[in-house]
Amino acid sequence: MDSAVSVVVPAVKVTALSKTFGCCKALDDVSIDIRPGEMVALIGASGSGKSTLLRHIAGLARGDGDRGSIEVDGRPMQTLGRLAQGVRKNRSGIGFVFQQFNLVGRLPVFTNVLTGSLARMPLWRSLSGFFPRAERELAIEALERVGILDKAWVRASALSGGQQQRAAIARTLVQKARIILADEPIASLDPESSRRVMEILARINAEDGTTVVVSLHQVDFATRYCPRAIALKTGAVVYDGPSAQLTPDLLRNLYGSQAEELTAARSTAMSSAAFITDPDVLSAAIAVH
Ligand SMILES: Nc1ncnc2c1ncn2[C@@H]1O[C@H](COP(=O)(O)OP(=O)(O)OP(=O)(O)O)[C@@H](O)[C@H]1O
Repeated sequence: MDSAVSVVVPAVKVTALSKTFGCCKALDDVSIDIRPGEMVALIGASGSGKSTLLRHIAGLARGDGDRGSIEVDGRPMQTLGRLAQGVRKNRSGIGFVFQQFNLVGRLPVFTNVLTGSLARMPLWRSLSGFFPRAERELAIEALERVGILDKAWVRASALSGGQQQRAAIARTLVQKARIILADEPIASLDPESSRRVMEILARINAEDGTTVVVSLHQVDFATRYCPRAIALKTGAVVYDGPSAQLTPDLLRNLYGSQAEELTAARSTAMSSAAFITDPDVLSAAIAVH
């Protein structure tokens, strides 16, 4: 036996995490380990706990206090319902992609993408609104990678839903996120835009080794782009393994009568946008121009 076997620190380690809202358990004793560089789909019916789990991993919500912990890159995010010291700093390595993009609609795409660097900057610098040349170059590079460099100076609100989502992903590149948590990033996109967004996430995962955890309603996208799937049902993990081995029985158990519909590409195309109004982010971003 090789005594020099190196121990891989999980990118995400969730141990015995539960979350109760009033009378209902949104998360029920969840334990998962995600290795660095994995691309994992989080699947399950509406209300099964996918968003709640992602928000906990990102340090945006606290679990029940009796047991449970979360570590990201080996650093504690929360233990027994308390956020760890330094959670803000740890959060800077986590890029969060939302279903509704969370861009500042009246600002140019470039500025929105540039705000990704705020997470890495000391507070004084972010308030000064000064973005060094290197950060601007990074933003240009990120826009090029997601294929919307030609939209750099267009107002974010003028982009299609798919383009806005690509801008949101570019922002995580500027953030230099080691982990991307994407919460239903394609739920409001048409099939072609969904495919492009998933391909971009898969490319970032493959080329940069970025760990990607993406919650998805569409099982066919999960199996196509994510080698591993974790399935939640009423807050509990009911499957954790290769997405290629998700069986029709399991999918029926997860989604009931919706199962077949969710494995076929959806045809509904709609896009909408919700915008952040955080005054600090806004003023810093506005000051660039
Ligand atoms: N802030 C909250 N207050 C009360 N209950 C909540 C809150 N957030 C989530 N829940 C409940 O927790 C459960 C899990 O919700 P969650 O949004 O995580 O599910 P989901 O799998 O992401 O659903 P969807 O696919 O519809 O987004 C649901 O029963 C939901 O109603």
